[in-house]
Amino acid sequence: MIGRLNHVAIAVPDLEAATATYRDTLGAKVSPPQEEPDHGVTVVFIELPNTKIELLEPLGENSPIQAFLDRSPSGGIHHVCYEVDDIISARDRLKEQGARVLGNGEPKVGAHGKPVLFLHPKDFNGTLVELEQA
Ligand SMILES: CC[C@H](C(=O)O)C(=O)SCCNC(=O)CCNC(=O)[C@H](O)C(C)(C)COP(=O)(O)OP(=O)(O)OC[C@H]1O[C@@H](n2cnc3c(N)ncnc32)[C@H](O)[C@@H]1OP(=O)(O)O
Ligand SMILES: [Co+2]
Repeated sequence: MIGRLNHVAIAVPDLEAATATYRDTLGAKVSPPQEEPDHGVTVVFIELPNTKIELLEPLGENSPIQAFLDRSPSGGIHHVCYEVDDIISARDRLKEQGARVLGNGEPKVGAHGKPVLFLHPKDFNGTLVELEQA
């Protein structure tokens, strides 16, 4: 079912500062910030030869990553995103197997304009998993 690793996401308290670290200290090319109000985050992407790094900071009052940052104020690895060929059949299969699909179970459009879903970290070895339609 899962295919390519689309990105590894790092939640940060200050997106501008984290962008400067990746750009100036690690010499990375960082995309301009993208506000995603439907997801409660602002994101940037760092294109690597073999995958992407997503840096994300809370946007608005009810960001789903605020509690994570309250627990880890300097930030940390937040989720991994795998690509799937068919996100609906992947979702249905996962639900049949008892995995918890977060939200209302319907995909939302993610930062790449593709449908995405999230799976509860407790069902996947303490790791929040995002699925993105390839
Ligand atoms: C623009 C879209 C973009 C893209 O790539 O396209 C994105 O990636 S958007 C990313 C932001 N959106 C989301 O993360 C949506 C899914 N996440 C959620 O719904 C919540 O973050 C949730 C439910 C996973 C956790 O929320 P919260 O921390 O408020 O819940 P709890 O305090 O009840 O935590 C439950 C339990 O899980 C542990 N936890 C929480 N977050 C993570 C995490 N990122 N990785 C691993 N574990 C996590 C938390 O510590 C609790 O564990 P416990 O042992 O019970 O204390
Ligand atoms: Co993501």
